[in-house]
This record gives sequence, C-alpha cells and structure tokens, in this order.
Amino acid sequence: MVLAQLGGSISRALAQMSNATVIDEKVLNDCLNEISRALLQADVQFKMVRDMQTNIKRIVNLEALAAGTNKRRIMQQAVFTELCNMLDPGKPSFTPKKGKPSVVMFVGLQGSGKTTTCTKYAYCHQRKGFKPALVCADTFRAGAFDQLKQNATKAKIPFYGSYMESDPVKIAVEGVERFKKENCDLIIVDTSGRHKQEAALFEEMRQVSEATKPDLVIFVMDSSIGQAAFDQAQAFKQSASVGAVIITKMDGHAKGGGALSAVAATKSPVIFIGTGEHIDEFEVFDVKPFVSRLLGMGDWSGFMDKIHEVVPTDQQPELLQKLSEGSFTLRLMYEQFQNILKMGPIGQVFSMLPGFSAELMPKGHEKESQAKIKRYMTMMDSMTDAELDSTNPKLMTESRIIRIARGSGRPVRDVMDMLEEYKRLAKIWGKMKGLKIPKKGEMSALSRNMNVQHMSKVLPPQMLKQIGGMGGLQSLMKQMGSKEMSGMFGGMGGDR
Ligand SMILES: Nc1nc2c(ncn2[C@@H]2O[C@H](COP(=O)(O)OP(=O)(O)OP(=O)(O)O)[C@@H](O)[C@H]2O)c(=O)[nH]1
Repeated sequence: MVLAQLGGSISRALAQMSNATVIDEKVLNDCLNEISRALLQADVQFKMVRDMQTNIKRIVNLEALAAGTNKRRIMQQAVFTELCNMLDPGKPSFTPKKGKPSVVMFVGLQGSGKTTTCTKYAYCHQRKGFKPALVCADTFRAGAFDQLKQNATKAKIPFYGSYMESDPVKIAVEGVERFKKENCDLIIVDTSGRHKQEAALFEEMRQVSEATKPDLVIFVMDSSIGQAAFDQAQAFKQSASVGAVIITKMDGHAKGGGALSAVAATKSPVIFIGTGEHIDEFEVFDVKPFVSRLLGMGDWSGFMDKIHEVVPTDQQPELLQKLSEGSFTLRLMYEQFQNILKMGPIGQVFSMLPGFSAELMPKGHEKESQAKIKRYMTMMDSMTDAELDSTNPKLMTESRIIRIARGSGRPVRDVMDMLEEYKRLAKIWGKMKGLKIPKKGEMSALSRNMNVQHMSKVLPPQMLKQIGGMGGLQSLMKQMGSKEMSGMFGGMGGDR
C-alpha cells in the first residue's frame, strides 16, 4: 500500500534525526522537510502540510526547550500527535449494537466500490456476531442486484432485491421490513450511484432515506480522487446527512493520504478503509492505531483483534498463555502459520504484528509471502516433536538441519532461513513474557496493565534511548496517560 511508503519515509526521517549527535535547528529542519516531502507525495494538501510543519516547530522550539530535555522524544511525539490531529475529525459515528435492529444506508458515486463495500461491511459485522442482511435498492445500474446477490451468497448473508421493480424506495422499504421481521440486527441498504453528483441522485437518496429512516448513512468514496475528496464528501454530507465515510481502494495509488486527510477535514469520521477487492480486505479505521502502524510502530490492539478473529476459540487461551510465558516454540510458529494461511490476506496481519511493517510484507507480494510460509511449514513437517517443542535454539545442530533439509527436499539454506525467521519472531514475541493478555473486548486492560517496567522491556532499546531512557518513559507515560500509550506505543515491541 502506498501509505506504507509514506510511513516508511517518515520513520526514516525520524530515525535519521535520532542518529544525529546534536539536534540543532538544521537537523530539525531537515527532518521536517523530509516528512513534509513524504506527505506531499502522498497528496496531502499543501496547507495542511505547512500547518503541520509550523505546529511541530512551535512544539519543538529548540531554543525555548530547557537544557537536558529530550528533544528527540518531543519531536517524535509531536509528529505522532500532529498526524493524529490531521486525521481525527474529533467525533465518533453511530455504531450498530448487536441484537438491536439498525438500518445503515450506503451512498456514493458509481464505481466507488459501494456494492463491494456493503458486503464487506456486512461480512465484517457477521464475523463479530451480528445478524446482517443486504437490500439492493440500486435500480439504476443494470447488474447491481446480481452483483450484490452474488457477493451476499458467497458470504452467506441474506439479501433482498428485485429484477422487475424499478422503484428504489419500494424495494428499500420492503427489504427493511422483511429483515426487521426476521430479527436481523444490521440491515444494509445499497442505493444507486451516478457518474457524477447530480440532482437526480441526491433526490433519490433523500427519498430512500426518508422512507427507511436509517440510523446511519455511510458515504463510500474512491481514494483515487485524492484531495477532491473534500468537495465530494462535503456535498454528500450536506445532501444526505452522511454520518460516516468509507474510503475504498486504499491499496492502489499515491492519493490515499490526500483522500484520507481531505475527508477528515470535512469533520466526517472515516470508519473503514477498503484495501483490496477481496471481501476481507477491509480495515477498521481508527486514527491512533492507524498512525502508529503508518509509522511502523505496529498496531497491537488490531493484532489482538486478529488473534481473536483468526485463532480458533479453543486454541486462544493456550496461545495467549504460552506467549505470556515467553515460550515461543517452532510448533507455536507452525500453528500460527496454519491460522494465518486460513485467514486470507496475510499482509494485513503482518502489518499489525510488531516488527513487520506493511513495507516489509508489501501488497502485491502476498503470493510470495504465502509460498514462503508454506515452504517453512513443509520443512517443519520434517522436524521431530522434540525440535518443534524446544525453546532452545542450540538444539538445532548442523546434523539436524541437514536431516530436515533432506527430509523436506529443500536446500540447507532454506532451513537456515526458516530458523532465522523463527528466532526473529521468538525475539519479538518473547518480549510479551509476563504481560497480562486481555480477553476479547478488554483492550483497555492491556493499557492498565502496562506499567513503566513492562513498557521498557517491550520497547526496542533504540526507541527507549530516543524517549530518554526510563526517566523519559516515566514522564511520557504520566504526560499522556497510560491509555494513550497503548495506542501510540502499543506495537513497538519489535526490533526493526
Ligand atoms: N483494489 C480495490 N478495488 C476495489 C475496492 N473496493 C471496490 N473495488 C472494486 O471497484 C470496482 C467497483 O466496485 P462496485 O462495488 O461495483 O462499485 P459501486 O460503487 O457499487 O458501483 P455502482 O453500483 O455502479 O454505484 C469493482 O471492480 C470492485 O472490485 C478496494 O478497496 N480496492
């Protein structure tokens, strides 16, 4: 994803600054220029970039800072805060509740990805235990009903629509009524699009909205329009009382950053982003974890959610227990590979895992990453139980490595590669030792349990140094409150 490149550039600029022996005006300016260039390349509006630069300079006023203050830490925190401010409209949108019927209406221009997104939204809630249903009130585009029907059938989601009826309002009302009777708690109405914003589209949207009284209207927008997103989001917001926005095709092009920041500037909450054509290439958009991931810090809460989503319920306590004991064995890695392969787009999981940024597991290289995992698993199939269950890296002697290579028909180098990967993961995951793992829906417990001691173990030494050692970390946690810390540093456990 292009945004990963943006994150990479910003992280590099910060790292370069951290390497400087003295942070003076020149070092600060170089770093800010680098960050601004990266943001402009991601199509973020010039004025926003300039404002951000001014704000950071004000916060990191080198002359006004007392001697001994940790300038690097302040700089890093300022970049994080400014990026969050840029993307945070400051007000949450309506969220459907399980067991309570909600109607959510989707609007947007033709081709924005509306129909695909309706199904992704339904599927994502279905996995969380909702009982969703889809209504196709798009009578304008021939084939819209077939597309929705096909998507819904694949995801096993009930749907309603008609080939004969040409009145979208009638279909919408019938569909909503039927699914309310069937006790569906999330009724999603897909409406017609048009090639451009036009009166007929807005009038139809108004009528469907009046007749179905949606709890939430979601505007779906293609990210490729970049900064023009501001005008489009604003127009839809005024005409259809849009309560939330979903930006699609964030996997594609350099304009994603522009679209995202432009929509945020209209003060409309972006709730999800579409990151591919596949049904689960869909991510919750939450500003702090997003920025955290963008800066290569990982997204711990997202990763925990994925664990709950991906790892079979009966395996979860065991996995979490083992992780908290710090015993990450090859068998555990094997089981996680199995789970990851089951879940589809692995880039999404890896980008949430501390130590693996989306840049390292780039989109478009998923097939290769998947093939690599399968290769690792074939080699592990040739291992003995003792080897799989050991946490002692010294056990893997040369003769064992040669035996595994022969048994799996792979070169010795591949086995070494796999063991290196294991060591890397074991090192990262080993840092979770002793951390209390929250249960599903208990993310805040993680932050409550993260004391300074734990944080200092979890952070890579380089990062801890940048923050100003234990003292710096202590005051930073006090300053931000431990809750905020989990968003900002929640995933920085990896060595990078
Ligand atoms: N790469 C990528 N493609 C997407 C994404 N979301 C949707 N698409 C693709 O965009 C194209 C248009 O999507 P549709 O869902 O048909 O668009 P629509 O807005 O419903 O179109 P109308 O019903 O005519 O208004 C399809 O080929 C989708 O597969 C995304 O997040 N990433």
